[in-house]
Amino acid sequence: MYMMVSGPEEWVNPMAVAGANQSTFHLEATENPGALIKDIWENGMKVCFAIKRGTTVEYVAPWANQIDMSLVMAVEPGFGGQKYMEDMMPKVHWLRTQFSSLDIEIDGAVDPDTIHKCAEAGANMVVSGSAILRSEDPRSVINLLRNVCSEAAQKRSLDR
Ligand SMILES: O=C(CO)[C@@H](O)[C@H](O)COP(=O)(O)O
Repeated sequence: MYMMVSGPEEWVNPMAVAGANQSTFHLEATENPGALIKDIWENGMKVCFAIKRGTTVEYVAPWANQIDMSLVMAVEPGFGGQKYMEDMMPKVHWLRTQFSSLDIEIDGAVDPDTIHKCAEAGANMVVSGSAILRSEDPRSVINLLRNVCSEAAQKRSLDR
């Protein structure tokens, strides 16, 4: 569950009770990331920290070895159909070079035209809304996005 909320602490247990197996919260929204991580773990869920455009990616570093995934927003949180922010890709690349086994997700304007940039930067997971929902062949879009990410991940593992 990706929760774009302030005060994420109050949502951890309700998400677990509702059946979520992973909690994604914005790092900017908590005063105590360490306590939030512990609470999510104690509720039996994986942990993902999301960062917005204005947050430096180094802010994730102290927690990166304690979380399961980091989400780099390629749009401002809020709604679909926004313009892709290519200048967020260096954040993804930095995370991939520093934390090779971390799941790194990109959310925002991911489509057949932007997926290669996302994958080359180091993302192994993506969120896509408009590109799929507006397509006459959603399955082919999903397969393309998945295949591009998988091929990039395989190339990275061969290059190590
Ligand atoms: O809603 C958000 C941003 O907060 C994301 O889920 C994406 O914006 C999905 O929509 P597209 O950008 O792929 O249209």
